[in-house]
Amino acid sequence: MEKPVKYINHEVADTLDSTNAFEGPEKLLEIWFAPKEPHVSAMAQPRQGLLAVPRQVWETMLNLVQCKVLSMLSYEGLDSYVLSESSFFVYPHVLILKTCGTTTLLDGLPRMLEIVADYTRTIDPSPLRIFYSRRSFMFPDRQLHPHRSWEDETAVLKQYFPDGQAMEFGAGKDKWYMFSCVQSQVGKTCDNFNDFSLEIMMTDLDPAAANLFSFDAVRSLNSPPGTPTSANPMESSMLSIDSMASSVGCEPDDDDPGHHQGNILTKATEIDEIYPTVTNQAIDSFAFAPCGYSCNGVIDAERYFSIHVTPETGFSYASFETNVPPQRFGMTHLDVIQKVLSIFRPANFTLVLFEEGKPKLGLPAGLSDKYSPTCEVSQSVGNYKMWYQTYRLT
Ligand SMILES: C[S@@+](CC[C@H](N)C(=O)[O-])C[C@H]1O[C@@H](n2cnc3c(N)ncnc32)[C@H](O)[C@@H]1O
Repeated sequence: MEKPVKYINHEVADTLDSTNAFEGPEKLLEIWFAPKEPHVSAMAQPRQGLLAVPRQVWETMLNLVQCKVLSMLSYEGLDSYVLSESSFFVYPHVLILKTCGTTTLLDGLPRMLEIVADYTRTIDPSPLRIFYSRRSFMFPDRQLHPHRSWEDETAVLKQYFPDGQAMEFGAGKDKWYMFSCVQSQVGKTCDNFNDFSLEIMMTDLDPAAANLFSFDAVRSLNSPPGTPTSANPMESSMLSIDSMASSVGCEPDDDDPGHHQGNILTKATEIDEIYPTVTNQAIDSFAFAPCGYSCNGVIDAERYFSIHVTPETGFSYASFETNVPPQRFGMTHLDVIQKVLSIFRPANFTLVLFEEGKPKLGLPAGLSDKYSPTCEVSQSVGNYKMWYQTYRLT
């Protein structure tokens, strides 16, 4: 895989701190654009389309959302940003912005559309498909307008996408909301980039699993030689500290504590083993102080996964999201889901899977003996098939 160009924002990464209750569940916006000339592939032209927009310009949009870039991996066909509140992925024709906490993601939407119109020449600035989704908030009263209610969020989205449809799935704290607007005009294609996405939203993490995602737990890996290994919360994953500190698949230039500790966590928790058959991956990881973790993984320089962890007791939450088709690497959805569940051991989780075109896989039945399904819905969304399922520990 080509070596990514890596950027680290030390000014922000060195000074983050938060000790208050935190809203882990994210807002997720995905916008697809079509090439201006239907026969010209935006994907085929490196650094074209949305990749022509400089980082500093996207930062003007992220400022409105109230989050900052911590670091970035840049490839010919994909820019992957780890943010102070989750992740941002830029393809030549797709934007995927995921933000948590009290960020105001939808405040960034008009600027996003303005940037696309101003800075890109090869793509049509009117969106082809948009998806906005989130699960129910844990602390809804702390959200800022327009995220104080689903009705307010829908009203904003309708201003830009009057044909869009708002939907709600499940109930109670697992409730999941989605707004989508999918145009499928003949002649407008999004290149040969078959869309697929899997999200796992996990709550009530096993305390022992959650506790690993703290600065203190990582520091205990630095205990001097001779320290009894039983005192070490990650004893089963002991690697040499030097081998863990170098960033996974990237140049080892992560010299601020957040990135350094993040890289150690990625290896110690085996996040770098979620796709064990993948040989080309780079993982940009960050550990927050006093706790919390985020990473973006890039596979084969074109597909991503992202993990974000809020480990605090009482509102623990972890999310996993990917567009890596597992069958391409000899794996199944079940392999990936079970590997992720084994890292966090949540008491409850929600799966959302989207497949474009003729769905081949769907969600695995009978996930495991440990969990029972509490809600299952599947439906068509434009040219996609979507599955929503919730599970709880049996
Ligand atoms: C990793 S971030 C991203 C959260 C993510 N959406 C999730 O899935 O949980 C949140 C975690 O980092 C911690 N954190 C510490 N400082 C933070 C900061 N300045 N901004 C965001 N999160 C911070 C929070 O307390 C929380 O545990």
